[in-house]
Amino acid sequence: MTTQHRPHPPVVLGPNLPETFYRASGRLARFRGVDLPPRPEDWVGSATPRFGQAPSGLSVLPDGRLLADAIAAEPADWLGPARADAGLLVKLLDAGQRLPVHVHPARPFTQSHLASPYGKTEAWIVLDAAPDAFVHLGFRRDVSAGELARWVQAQDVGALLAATNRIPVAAGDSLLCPAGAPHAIGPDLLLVELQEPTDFSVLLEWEGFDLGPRDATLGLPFELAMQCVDRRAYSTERLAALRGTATSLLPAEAAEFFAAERVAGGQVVTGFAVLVVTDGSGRLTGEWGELALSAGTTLVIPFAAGGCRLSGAVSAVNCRPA
Ligand SMILES: O=P(O)(O)OC[C@H]1O[C@@H](O)[C@@H](O)[C@@H](O)[C@@H]1O
Repeated sequence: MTTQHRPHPPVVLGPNLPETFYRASGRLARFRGVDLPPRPEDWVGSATPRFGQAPSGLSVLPDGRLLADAIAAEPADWLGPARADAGLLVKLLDAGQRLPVHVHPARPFTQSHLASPYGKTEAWIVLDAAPDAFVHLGFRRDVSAGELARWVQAQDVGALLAATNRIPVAAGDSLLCPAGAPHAIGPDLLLVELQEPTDFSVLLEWEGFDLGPRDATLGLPFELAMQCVDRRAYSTERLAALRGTATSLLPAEAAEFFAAERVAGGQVVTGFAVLVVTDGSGRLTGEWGELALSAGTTLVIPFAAGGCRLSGAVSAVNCRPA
């Protein structure tokens, strides 16, 4: 391959802002450094449509093709020889209000009831947050099926929230949200979010949002949908084990689903990945040529781009499938 022949350079992505039901805080536009419609989610390098609403959610490449179609046309060049699909969905999520308490199903449930090999375990890497920002994650105590059903049917959000762990978060924190765990993000924070490549949500809360009970259960009967909720207590130890550490951005439990690492000038990234530049500016260089990077830039890197070297005073989060 010569530097004139550029078959598979990384692709810089524009914002991909599907409509959704909650407010943005403005942090996404500030991070991107551009004026944006006031939407809270940017689906980055997405080959995953919104549930029941394709093509919404799917990333469009600068040449007008859907990333999903480009991957389908040249899977080995995009994904490498060992992968059949992208295996990952990355979002920038800018919560301007607290999201409703909801749950994403785990693989055994999606395989049995939603015809999908993937569930939706996800991870949150906090880029920016108000001083008092928080998330809710997991129940504080074991909750019975009857109790949960009563809270959801009565939309007793006070009881639901009171039964969950409220966790303060700050920029630099990262946290795994296992499929099954009831959770609510925000308000007033900006995340890089890694997820299994689906859009399956079971809503435990809808009141006050432009949503209703029909949006809550993925088209499944209520009792069945509630079975995807992990009603067991998330202890202090369990929550601590879901946090990133000084040496690893995500905890060990994430490895089955996806990987994320902080990278900086001087490091080389290889393989299919979604790169979110978080700080500074610099360059990305490979056999295909060179690209300028600055905070807020997002890219999808095909496997066939080969080793890509970051240079300059730049930091990024490199997101990869498992
Ligand atoms: O970050 P999570 O927990 O997936 O919450 C945000 C998600 O909310 C869900 O109910 C859906 O609308 C998804 O499309 C959205 O991305």
